[in-house]
Amino acid sequence: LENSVMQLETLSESVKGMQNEGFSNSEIINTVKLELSISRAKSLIGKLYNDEELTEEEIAKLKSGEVDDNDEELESLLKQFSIYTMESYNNASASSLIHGNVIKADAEMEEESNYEYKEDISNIAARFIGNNEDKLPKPDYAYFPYDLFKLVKVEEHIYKPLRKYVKKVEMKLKILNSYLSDYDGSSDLVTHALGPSSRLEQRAQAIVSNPLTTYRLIRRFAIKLPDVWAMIAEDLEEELWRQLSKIQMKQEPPKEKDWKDSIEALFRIQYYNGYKTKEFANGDLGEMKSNVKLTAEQCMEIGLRAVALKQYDHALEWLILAQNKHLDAEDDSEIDLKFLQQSLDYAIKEHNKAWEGYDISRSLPDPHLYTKKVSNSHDVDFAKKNSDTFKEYSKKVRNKEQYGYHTQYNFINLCAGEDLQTAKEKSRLYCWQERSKHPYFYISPMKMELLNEDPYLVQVYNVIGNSLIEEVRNVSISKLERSEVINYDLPDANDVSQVRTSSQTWVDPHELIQPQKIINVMQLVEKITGLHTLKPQSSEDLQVACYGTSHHYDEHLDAIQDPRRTVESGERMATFMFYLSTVEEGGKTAFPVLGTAAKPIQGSGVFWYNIKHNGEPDKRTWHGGCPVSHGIKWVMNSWILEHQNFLNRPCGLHEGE
Ligand SMILES: O=C(O)CCC(=O)C(=O)O
Ligand SMILES: [Fe+2]
Repeated sequence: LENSVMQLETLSESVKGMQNEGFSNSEIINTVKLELSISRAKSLIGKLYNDEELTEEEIAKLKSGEVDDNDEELESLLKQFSIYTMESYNNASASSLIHGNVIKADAEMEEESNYEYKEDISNIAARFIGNNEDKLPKPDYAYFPYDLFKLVKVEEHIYKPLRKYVKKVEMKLKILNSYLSDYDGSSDLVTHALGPSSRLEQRAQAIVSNPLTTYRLIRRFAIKLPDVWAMIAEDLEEELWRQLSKIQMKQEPPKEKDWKDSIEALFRIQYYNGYKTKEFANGDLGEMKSNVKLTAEQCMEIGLRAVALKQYDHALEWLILAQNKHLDAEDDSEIDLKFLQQSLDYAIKEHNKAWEGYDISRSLPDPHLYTKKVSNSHDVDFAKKNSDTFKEYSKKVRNKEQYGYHTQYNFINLCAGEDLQTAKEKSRLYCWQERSKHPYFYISPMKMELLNEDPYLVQVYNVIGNSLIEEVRNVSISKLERSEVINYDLPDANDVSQVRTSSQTWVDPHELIQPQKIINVMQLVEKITGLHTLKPQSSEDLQVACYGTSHHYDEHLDAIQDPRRTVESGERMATFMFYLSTVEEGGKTAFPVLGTAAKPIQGSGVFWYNIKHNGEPDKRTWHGGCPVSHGIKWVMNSWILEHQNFLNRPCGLHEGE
């Protein structure tokens, strides 16, 4: 027995060796058969039976013929290896397939496994296109960046077998072509010599009379065709399906709607950040050069989507870009040029129609129209967009006492990186190390930056540490829900809306492993602001929000302004908003009336009062979150409430203050 085990181990060693070389199971099995030869494998089993030290029971079995030294037994031995090697089956090198002998299929085994996988094919496919019967959770890809993480992981497993399959198909083609082109080559010569209308008999005569064509004829049968037969017999698709069937899809895959949303996300980012189409499509996200380039085909697809959405500036620019990219030698994507031209003509016509029909008495000019009619791509290159004029407008109209529609221009311009504060306003801003507000700060001063003097707006750095941030984010991820905005008509019903596309949740410190840490941070906030946050009813639960790319929060006031909701604890007197991540591009918190924006820097927080000294909402604190261009933005809001804090903030000297 020991001897047999040793030999089995040797066998298993060589199987492992082949596995490491990247051979597939069927290749390994066939090689084992060929190289060790069936008779040697049989003798292994034979030895097992003939060994003197076999137990009585085994001998009895042997005698009764229950275990027979036949091919079936050998098969099962080999199959054990196939189970053994199944797990780490990967990357069979295509060149190994050239040795036609190795891949000669074992008819019996193929049949058996064919049966298994064919049963599942429709199921497997359905799983990847989201039509299968087991109901998988349906994620909202447009709103939950962490659902996209799962897609990235699944795709990793889809890509590998497909890439391997393609390699093998290419190898298959190579072998088929190698045979076919040799045939074509010699038959061309014969046709050339005999003329195109020669009969088969004549051609045969010609081929056989020439030693070179004879050599080639024989060679094709002896050397080339065996490889061809082996290639045809090997069912590459079966192997592919088997690999794919192992992939677990834990959520429904994206559908057409998600794809459309992902294009709209591009438009939103582009619009808010003022990104030029050409640079954007070559990977530039503001200062961040991501190097991700879109193809002509993709630009065309995006342009067509813009036509459907009547965003004519985007439509024209993306379609023209598709045309230009198509001329680029590097771009080998497939596009229908005629259809592209027709779409462009159509978009120009529709733009001009919309331009003519636009009601200019409306307060906001359509940002997706040009200031003039356009007739070709040259015009588009030089035309000014309505949205370009927002910039000038924004600088002219900024008036601190007003809020309303014009703040939309300011908001967009602030998101796009404009600085709208006047030189006078800026001259009064500074950074400092806060040492005086509490004795604690003598030891550890706070880094502060004044963003606006009146109303007071300040950013505090290093107020919350990385390990706590990580814990808060981890606890929140699984609880995130689409953010809602307050519905003022129905005080108990909030709405999911396009105003706020982030997702959010509420965090109770006791959900954390170290609740004390967050209490310490809130004590720090109390010291900085001089307001209570930890006493009952002195602040709301902490609200955590997460923004994926393109997600934003339109301008709003944090003040609730609804006596039915504020009767008990008062208005949201102040906001302390922590940034739980640094955002590489976009995602600023913009204050359009103040003309400034705070940049999300992990660990910092922004503080302002939402109400005036007299208790009325301070509409100058109108603010919103700009769409994220690159990164994932996390914030945590602490809304500090009025009734527990009114003694901490003195009244003003004037009525409206
Ligand atoms: O995300 C931002 O920058 C602003 C968030 C905000 O204003 C809010 O949650 O009330
Ligand atoms: Fe807010």
